[in-house]
Amino acid sequence: MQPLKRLESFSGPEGPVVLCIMDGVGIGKGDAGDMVAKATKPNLDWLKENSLFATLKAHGRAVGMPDDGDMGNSEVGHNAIGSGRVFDQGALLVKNAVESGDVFDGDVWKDLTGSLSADNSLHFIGLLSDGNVHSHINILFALIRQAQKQGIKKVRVHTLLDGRDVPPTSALEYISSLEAVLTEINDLGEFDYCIASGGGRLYITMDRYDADWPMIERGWQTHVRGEGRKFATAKEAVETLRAETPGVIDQDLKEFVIERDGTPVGPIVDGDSVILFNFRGDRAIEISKAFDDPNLDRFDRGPIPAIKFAGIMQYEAEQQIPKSYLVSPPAIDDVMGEYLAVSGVRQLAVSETQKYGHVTYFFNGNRSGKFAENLEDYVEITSDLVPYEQRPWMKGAEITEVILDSIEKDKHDFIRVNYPNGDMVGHTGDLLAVEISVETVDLCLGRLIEAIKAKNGIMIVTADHGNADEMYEVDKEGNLKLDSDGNPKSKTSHTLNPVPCYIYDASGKAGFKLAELSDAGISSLAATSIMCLGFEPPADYDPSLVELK
Ligand SMILES: O=C(O)[C@@H](CO)OP(=O)(O)O
Ligand SMILES: [Mn+2]
Ligand SMILES: [Mn+2]
Repeated sequence: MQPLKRLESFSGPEGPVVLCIMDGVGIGKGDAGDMVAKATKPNLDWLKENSLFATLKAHGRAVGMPDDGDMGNSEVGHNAIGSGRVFDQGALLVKNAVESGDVFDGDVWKDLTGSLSADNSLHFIGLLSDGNVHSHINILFALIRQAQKQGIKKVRVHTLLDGRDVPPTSALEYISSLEAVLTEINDLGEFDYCIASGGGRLYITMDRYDADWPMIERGWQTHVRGEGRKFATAKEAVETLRAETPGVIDQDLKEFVIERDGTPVGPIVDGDSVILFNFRGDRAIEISKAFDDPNLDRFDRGPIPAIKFAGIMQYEAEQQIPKSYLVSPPAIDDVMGEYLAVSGVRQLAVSETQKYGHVTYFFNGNRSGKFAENLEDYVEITSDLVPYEQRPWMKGAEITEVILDSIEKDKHDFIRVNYPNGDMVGHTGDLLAVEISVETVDLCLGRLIEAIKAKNGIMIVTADHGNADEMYEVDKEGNLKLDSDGNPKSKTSHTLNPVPCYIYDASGKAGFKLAELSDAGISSLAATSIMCLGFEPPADYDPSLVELK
């Protein structure tokens, strides 16, 4: 890779360029559920008056999702921001591979299904919804139907309940569609297909960034050992757990194990095969390691069954997690961080645990390491392990102080930061907490603006997708959906809304104006950041939002 060329008329600001990603802070409709509009945010208001302002697409095809009905998410969002281009993402690659049948012609599928004895099971573990962020239920159905076609006698499904990419208490809808498929197959007479275990995605199995390994341990005990609270059906489990904890949402439901005649129906045992059908990496890496890494010492796995394990996708290429996979991930190359590293730009990436991998691993095209040890600092502030509606400020102040220190001491030329608040609190569905989360981010931005002013830097403030901007479910006409008591239904998922982009040049010396782009997406943020640093963007990057006057 060649270093970037300098722009002729602008060689970068005196101070640093700071790219602030306000996770989950989109532009809503200003309605009752728009907590971004509702929040008191003097600093974002000030930026609106004093910056170049653009509105960016952050969902659907603009971030490599199958279609424009798909909301954005952090993986595809940070991939697009960091790589400056749009790659077809896991959701689409897996859909295509399954629909074309390519996935079933591959060696891995053949190996996992071909070697099963009649007593052994094919297990599927994954997020049971059509959210299309980590998984899609239709993919699970296609895998199950193919297993049946191949005459596999026993299938066991380990269902992670969502409520985070889909409505908060929708689990039974997905369970009943799955049960319908399983019953249809069992009715043929020679098959034994059933749900074996499950639990909320925020309680078992789907931890990320090493935040909470006990979640993985609980998932392991539930899926592999069949240890956990026993029920006759998944429906009974969900109904009982909900009745015991009024107000609980699906992502937080405790574990359950399905039993028949007093015995768990589907522990994972020697000779079985296991497929993790989530395509997104962050929350699939730890459980993959539990199956795949003989040296893992994060918890005591007990005797490890001799099984074949594969992910539907490879989640981390360099470390080969997992070793076997069904579909190759998008090949995201030549990302901005690498260009800046070869161009001698000193970089800082900072966030707290929950989003640390977003500004490093996702931002660098799903790679965990640095490009240049001597030029890059990656800082992780440890997240609190609490329900975030109880602490909507999260680690905003601590993150901000890392950046202020860098700016003050002139440590870095390019700083990228993710403020998780709008998103992590948005997923709880607690409106007051969400409002406070947005206000927290605004407060932090206020401190950054002062530092940027003092050093004549440039600040780009944007988001990876919406969340806090739409906290009530709306129908296609934009009317609020109401529950049986006539109250608006809370919404915990991301949104289809665009996101803002404020470009604030403290000294005004860059001499930028907005480029005339129609339909720009967040993939334009890489070229924009590169120009703000005084370089020409790579020719194949999506166009910069600014041009020289
Ligand atoms: O929490 C997550 O895993 C997703 C939602 O499924 O959110 P984000 O894409 O913002 O990380
Ligand atoms: Mn996000
Ligand atoms: Mn999110």
